[in-house]
Amino acid sequence: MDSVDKTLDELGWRPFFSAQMSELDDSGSRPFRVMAVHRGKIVVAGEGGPLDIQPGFGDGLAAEDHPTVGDWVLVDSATCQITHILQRANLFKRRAPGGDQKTQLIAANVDTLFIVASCNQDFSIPRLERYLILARDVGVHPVIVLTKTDLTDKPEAFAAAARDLQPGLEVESINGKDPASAARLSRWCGMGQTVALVGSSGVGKSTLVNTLRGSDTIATQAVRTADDTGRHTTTVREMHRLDHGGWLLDTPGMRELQLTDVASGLAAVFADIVEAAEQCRFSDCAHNSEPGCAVQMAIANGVFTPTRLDRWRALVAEEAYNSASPAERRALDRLAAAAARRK
Ligand SMILES: Nc1nc2c(ncn2[C@@H]2O[C@H](COP(=O)(O)OP(=O)(O)OP(=O)(O)O)[C@@H](O)[C@H]2O)c(=O)[nH]1
Ligand SMILES: [Zn+2]
Repeated sequence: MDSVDKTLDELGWRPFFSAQMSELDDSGSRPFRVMAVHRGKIVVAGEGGPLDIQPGFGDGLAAEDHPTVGDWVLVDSATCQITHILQRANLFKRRAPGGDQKTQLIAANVDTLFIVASCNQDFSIPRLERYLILARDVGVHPVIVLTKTDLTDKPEAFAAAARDLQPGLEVESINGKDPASAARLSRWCGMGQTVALVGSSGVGKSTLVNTLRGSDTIATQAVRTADDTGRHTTTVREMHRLDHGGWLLDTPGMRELQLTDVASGLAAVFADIVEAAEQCRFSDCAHNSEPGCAVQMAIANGVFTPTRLDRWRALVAEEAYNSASPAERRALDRLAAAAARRK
């Protein structure tokens, strides 16, 4: 791992974190950043070099009170134990696979989320939209990265479609195999900046990571073991140093995040529809053919398309399902089965 002796600034230290130090009044402790979480140890980096810390902080507390990769923690200089986790700028988490709905922390304090998609038949607006919802929900700055521009004559058409997703959305088109082209992303990868990436299989995430890491390519695909869903995932969770001085947080789970508990992200990405729906005459309007439906009115006025409304409905249903308890899910399953029988 690449956490040799680094200054706090190089590691991503910000006023947001230093301001918390004065409040905590813990003069015996110093800040370190969590670089890797292994089963038996947590590796942190800070002034004075990397340290290995025994896990155990947060035992008995809620999942969110455990340290995760990207966290800033205070470490007691005498005992070498974590004394605090500083409040996070943002946090990626998910429900663990399986029925018990336990929360798993994935990554903290990410500055930029690269949402990766390729300029070919795999390009899908609904898929990009899902990742965008996630980014807005977590409160991380999203950048759409379109790869494989070298394989199309019309890269601009893909970029235009992506830019249409939300006003002001940043979109960069690159050939992920070409360092000169991938350098378009360097302004988010500079000293002290932390990036993470999401995108479906085959879009070029590993290729891009290797290009951004330059000489320091991914340590031969880490160790692969089957997780409890039977799929293969890498077991290391760590921060990788990027050529331009930033950090890449590439953890298992980051790549296959589901839409769970993302109601605020959904509302942010579909603000146009949500705002229209608030103007409907009936508060329980289904936006079909009810009188006074402001959503149908907005469609008639060209504010958004019927397809966009359909996508929003599907995502709202999916998020409700993923966020439901097992009992609520069974009820939703029964409703869906009954609806299918009526068709
Ligand atoms: N021509 C071209 N090929 C690319 C580009 N980016 C990736 N590829 C190729 O696309 C294939 C898939 O790339 P990966 O980097 O493995 O994709 P991934 O997103 O990491 O896929 P998973 O590991 O399944 O999640 C590889 O054969 C890459 O060489 C690009 O910008 N241009
Ligand atoms: Zn309506």
